Amino acid sequence: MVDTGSANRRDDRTPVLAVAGIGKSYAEGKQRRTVLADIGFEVARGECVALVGQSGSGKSTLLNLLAGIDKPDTGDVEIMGRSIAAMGEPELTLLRREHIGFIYQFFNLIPTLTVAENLALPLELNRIPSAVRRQRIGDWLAKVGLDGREGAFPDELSGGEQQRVAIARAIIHEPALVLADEPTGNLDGRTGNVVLQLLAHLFRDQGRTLILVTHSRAVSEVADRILALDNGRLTHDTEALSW
Ligand SMILES: Nc1ncnc2c1ncn2[C@@H]1O[C@H](COP(=O)(O)OP(=O)(O)OP(=O)(O)O)[C@@H](O)[C@H]1O
Repeated sequence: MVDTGSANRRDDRTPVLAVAGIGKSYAEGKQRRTVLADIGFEVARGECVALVGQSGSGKSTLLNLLAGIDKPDTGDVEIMGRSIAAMGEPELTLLRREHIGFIYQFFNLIPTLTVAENLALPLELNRIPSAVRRQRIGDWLAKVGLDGREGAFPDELSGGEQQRVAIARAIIHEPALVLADEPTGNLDGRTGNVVLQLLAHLFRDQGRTLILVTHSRAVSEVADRILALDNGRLTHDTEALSW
């Protein structure tokens, strides 16, 4: 029996995310190549953190470890005070479903489902009653400026509109943590900016916790805090104002 109630019993000071001593390497020929070394940081409730670094510095690898999609060779990740190192796949799946939302560069909406059906998915998976579901979907469509588009299919929407649906889908079940991988990377500058402002506004408004991987200076500027990776090591952990 999985203890899903333990996260609710933690107090508000428990970091949403705590990372300690993470290392990851991959086999390369007969040797191993270190991709992440001794990464440690904590993220408090309501923080918006940008994870920046050159191509190949380890950002996506780290994001996958934070989501429990991949396991580190050393160290541990705690989400809401619960260590994921010891979790089996069923427990991890449940933790991800309840407590983590994802926003991807290429939106990843389900093409055969309407906007409303895409938004219903995380609610159904988390067994939110259908009356609450309808209300939430309506509220979130309004929040992302897509009132009246609930019956549209993803390919009937622009890229910016698809990403707005994807943002709503990542937050609609009220997860503790949202992980975003290059959320504006596939949008033109102007559209990217609109999506970015919306993202920043929604997270501030809701006091939710966001970690976003980005190459973009504009994206990192909406963050409260910047974590910089260089060649698999954390080189800066600074408040955004001093970045
Ligand atoms: N499954 C894997 N097997 C072997 N090497 C890998 C694997 N996944 C990632 N790497 C290597 O780890 C390093 C870091 O990759 P990662 O994708 O995390 O970088 P990144 O900072 O996200 O880069 P980008 O900004 O280009 O997406 C790269 O050198 C990559 O080749």
